Amino acid sequence: MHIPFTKMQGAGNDFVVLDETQGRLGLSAAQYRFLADRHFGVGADQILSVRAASAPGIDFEYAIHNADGGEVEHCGNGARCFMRFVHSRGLTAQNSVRVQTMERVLQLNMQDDGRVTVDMGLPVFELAQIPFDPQGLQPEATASWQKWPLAQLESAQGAMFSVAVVSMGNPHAVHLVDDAEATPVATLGPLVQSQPCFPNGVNVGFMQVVSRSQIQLRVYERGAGETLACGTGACAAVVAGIRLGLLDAKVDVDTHGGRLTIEWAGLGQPVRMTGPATTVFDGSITIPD
Ligand SMILES: N[C@H](CCC[C@H](N)C(=O)O)C(=O)O
Repeated sequence: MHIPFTKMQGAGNDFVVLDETQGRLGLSAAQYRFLADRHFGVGADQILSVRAASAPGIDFEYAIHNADGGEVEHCGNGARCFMRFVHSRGLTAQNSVRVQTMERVLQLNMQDDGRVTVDMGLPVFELAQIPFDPQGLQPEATASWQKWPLAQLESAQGAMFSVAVVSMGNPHAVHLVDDAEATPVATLGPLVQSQPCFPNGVNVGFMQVVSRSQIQLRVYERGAGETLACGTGACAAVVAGIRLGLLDAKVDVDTHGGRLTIEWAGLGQPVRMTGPATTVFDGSITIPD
């Protein structure tokens, strides 16, 4: 199969974008992995599919596959690139569109300065919806569930460390660190992901609070490893920081790939994310059957 694609990036989180508005390509998990492969394919953290709406009040469907080929519920940096794609391809004349992912509806808005703002929907704290299963914790850690979910996890060396758990449609665990750059993300990320309390896996954020309106963030993503930026991870980190009393309602999130701005007015309110979305190149590729 020979197909066209567009390579895009949002704060360095990079994507292969496929236009499936005229019909689905029917790709397998192995074919998504091929497209994401940085040696044998195009190379990307995720593959984004732009599809025609199948319900009234929705402009497009938005499908996301991680580099490991698995389909997931949300991708924030990808949502900004989605808006840039449909606008630059003439698939919409609007500066604002509503898209349906497998888990929620997002509102994407093109800004005059070229950035894109996304209404990312509500953060979810109900454990079963994250999902997070406290049965997978050490007994003494479960007691901590009396307050908002800071889970005590055990490191390989037996040390206990805590993560705040929250879903933005996809699962996140946020760990507070003193120095994001010095944090061994490549070892701690997989350690958290291996915990039995995350039955659907988890994206692991490492947040250094710089001030009440600025954080440094690194994310070891489910299905992709450490990425230069993670949009839903930035939202999860800011929501956790606000609920822990460490951050104000508007926060600049500095990542290795660039700056995202996250706003959250509190429980019952949606999270808003603003950031860049860039088209890198158009291409075509033959995908093995
Ligand atoms: N790895 C994530 C999907 C991509 C999220 C990230 N790239 C973003 O910008 O939100 C997951 O498995 O839930």
